[in-house]
Amino acid sequence: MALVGRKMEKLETVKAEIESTCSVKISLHSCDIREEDRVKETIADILVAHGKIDHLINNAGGQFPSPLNMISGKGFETVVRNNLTGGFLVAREVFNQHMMLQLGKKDMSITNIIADMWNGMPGMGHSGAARAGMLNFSETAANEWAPVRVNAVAPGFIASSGMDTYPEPMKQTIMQLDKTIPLQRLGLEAEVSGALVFLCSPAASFISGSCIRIDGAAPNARRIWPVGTGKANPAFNSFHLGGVPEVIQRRDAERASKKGN
Ligand SMILES: CCCCCCC/C=C/C(=O)SCCNC(=O)CCNC(=O)[C@H](O)C(C)(C)COP(=O)(O)OP(=O)(O)OC[C@H]1O[C@@H](n2cnc3c(N)ncnc32)[C@H](O)[C@@H]1OP(=O)(O)O
Ligand SMILES: NC(=O)C1=CN([C@@H]2O[C@H](COP(=O)(O)OP(=O)(O)OC[C@H]3O[C@@H](n4cnc5c(N)ncnc54)[C@H](OP(=O)(O)O)[C@@H]3O)[C@@H](O)[C@H]2O)C=CC1
Repeated sequence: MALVGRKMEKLETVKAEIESTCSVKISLHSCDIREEDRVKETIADILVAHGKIDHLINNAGGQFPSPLNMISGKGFETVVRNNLTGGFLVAREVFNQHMMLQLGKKDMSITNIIADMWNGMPGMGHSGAARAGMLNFSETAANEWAPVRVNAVAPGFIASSGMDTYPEPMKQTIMQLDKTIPLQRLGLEAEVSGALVFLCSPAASFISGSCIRIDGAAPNARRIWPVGTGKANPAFNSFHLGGVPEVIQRRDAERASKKGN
């Protein structure tokens, strides 16, 4: 397993967590996916360390919240590079440096993480545009790079540590998000990982060019119908080392205190 991100200390933490659970060879690589030369070197380093890349999860991404009219050209470009160009560069290098030479010999896949950007992504329009682009890139690559399977996974609102990176006004919105979702709760990181493991497995060997939504039916909510019944289904919480984001702990504490009053 090769873990890639900009900050080595984050990667060290994840490595230690994985090693506390199972025995697997793990290499760590500091790389900003927006830097083309660094991406080329990183993929080459991974191939030296492991000799192959059977499955790529293109997960790196993120954005800053802003209404469209306040985003500068540089800011828009930064987010597009983080969520579209960077993922393309990584996928292209994995394909060119390894997968292209192994076509037909084994099952290989690329999965691109996008987002719930259907019908637009208000407050994060730069990211919505980039994620929509990533979906279209995945569809093209599924054709051009077959039999490598190329798919997208579109998480909706997932209770991840990433949520704690947002400023206070956005946190206020995050604390109300569960009410806008038919399943009446946020998703868990393990529920995204479940789909990723499936897509990397032989059970998904005829799935390519697809997008799996993991969003509790959020985009299906309609103004003419109440959202959900007030009841949530049980979550698949298989990450025993996973934590609850601070913003969600705060939400639950505030609700408990309101109930108590
Ligand atoms: C409605 C509720 C929705 C809830 C959220 C649910 C959906 C999504 C969830 C997630 O995605 S979770 C993941 C969360 N984590 C992140 O998003 C963090 C990732 N962010 C970053 O890595 C960085 O902020 C960045 C977006 C990649 C930018 O980093 P970088 O260091 O390359 O850029 P800077 O040099 O700081 O800035 C470049 C340029 O970009 C503009 N800009 C950057 N930050 C802001 C900001 N906060 N506000 C406005 N503009 C910003 C700006 O133009 C910068 O240029 P300069 O002005 O600094 O010259
Ligand atoms: N949580 C949610 O509700 C949703 C999340 N998503 C997307 O799912 C993915 C995972 O999200 P989540 O775990 O919540 O977010 P996090 O912010 O916790 O994780 C994002 C990861 O991407 C890495 N990363 C970001 N930019 C770069 C870059 N330029 N180069 C290399 N690595 C980078 C970060 O590491 P480092 O900082 O060390 O580089 C970090 O490990 C992201 O793409 C996110 O936007 C989509 C929809 C909803």
